[in-house]
Amino acid sequence: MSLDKTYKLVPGTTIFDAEQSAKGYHLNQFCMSLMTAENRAAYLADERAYLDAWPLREEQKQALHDRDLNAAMREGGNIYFLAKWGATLGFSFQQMAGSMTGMTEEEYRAMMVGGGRSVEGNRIDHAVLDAAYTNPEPPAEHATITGAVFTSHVPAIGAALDHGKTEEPYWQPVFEGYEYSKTWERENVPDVIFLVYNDHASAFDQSMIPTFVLGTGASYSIADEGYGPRPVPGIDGDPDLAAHIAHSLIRDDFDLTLVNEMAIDHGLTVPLSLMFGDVEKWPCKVIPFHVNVVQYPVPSGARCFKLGQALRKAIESYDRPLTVQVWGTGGMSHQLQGPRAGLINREWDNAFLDRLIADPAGLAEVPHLEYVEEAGSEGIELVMWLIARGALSDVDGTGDVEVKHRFYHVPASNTAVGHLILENHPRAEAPAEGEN
Ligand SMILES: O=C(O)c1ccc(O)c(O)c1
Repeated sequence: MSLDKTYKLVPGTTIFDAEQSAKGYHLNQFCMSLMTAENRAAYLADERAYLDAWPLREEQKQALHDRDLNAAMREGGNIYFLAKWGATLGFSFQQMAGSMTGMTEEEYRAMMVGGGRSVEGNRIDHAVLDAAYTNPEPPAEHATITGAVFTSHVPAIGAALDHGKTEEPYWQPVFEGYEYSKTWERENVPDVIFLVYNDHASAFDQSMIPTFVLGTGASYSIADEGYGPRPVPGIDGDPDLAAHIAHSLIRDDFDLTLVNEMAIDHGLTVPLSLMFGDVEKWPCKVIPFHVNVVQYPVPSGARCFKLGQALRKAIESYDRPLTVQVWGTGGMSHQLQGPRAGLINREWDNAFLDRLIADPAGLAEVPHLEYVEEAGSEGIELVMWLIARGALSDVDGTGDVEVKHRFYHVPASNTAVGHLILENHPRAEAPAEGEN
């Protein structure tokens, strides 16, 4: 067992982590469906028929049929979700909790009235815990970050691709800037892309403004941003690597929102199209990572840069020999609103690219106000590039980066297009320090 899942040693206890969440996803979502009187009535009228409409495993259906909450928990159920099911059947929380202990309802109630279960005799076996701490097994093999791609993600670029306009004089210079990139990407297809982007009021509306969202799902649909969904393939995620990253980043104090289902907008699909062209299926898995840069307060460049550093530790402690690219998208200078719309600042953008290559730690100290003043209100998207940059191994001196390609062009719609490819060359066997 990996050192950081020592919670599994607590006796008689199931911790609801990303692993359990993935296992119990449909079971828990079924429970959520019981939050309307109409659905509860339908379930009670014919439990089996109702359950059969959900993609549940037979073990999960059996657990519900048997009213066996321990089995339901083993199958990934979480008590707060299962409580909706229990309430539908008329159980109180006390009845539900007691039913898992092997006691009768009366015995359990009496135990609670008597002061509750004692922690004595219910602690971890410390011999096992100590052994786990003294013999942490470093992974024999681990994932490696092979490079970072930085690019603008203008929706009009997607529209130009989708409508066959790439050879038009307006667009040709933009796409020419990605010719080398497509070849490089074809020759360096990773197993997984960790793609940092911002949702543009497509998956998240004003009902929820999460700062950092990690996509932990198996697949993602393409958002309809008002013109119909882009005609590009859906995205396959990597729930296992994403769960590992979630675990590592949250342990490192980055409070993420984990999202299993969301529609993906141009922020993610346009970079994929630019790098892979028109394909039937994306050639690798993609873990989407959304950063709120729409409603202030938005995270600082410094926070994003630190997140990138923690991300490298997370990826390199994953015990499979995967190759991973980290992409930072958005920007460069643009302002889409108000009398200052159309603002472009070539000097600032190019200085940003220079510093991103040679002085990322210094660049990370640039305050928001400078992004907005110099690069326009939507230029703030550039803070996301610092996540990808922080994940490269020169940052802590354990490797080097190599500039493979740099491109800058004005305009694409209202925006300056910037693009950079950095290859990551970690020195042999020097993964970021991590104990995950
Ligand atoms: O320039 C534009 O048209 C444009 C529109 C929407 C965006 O999110 C963007 O980055 C650019």
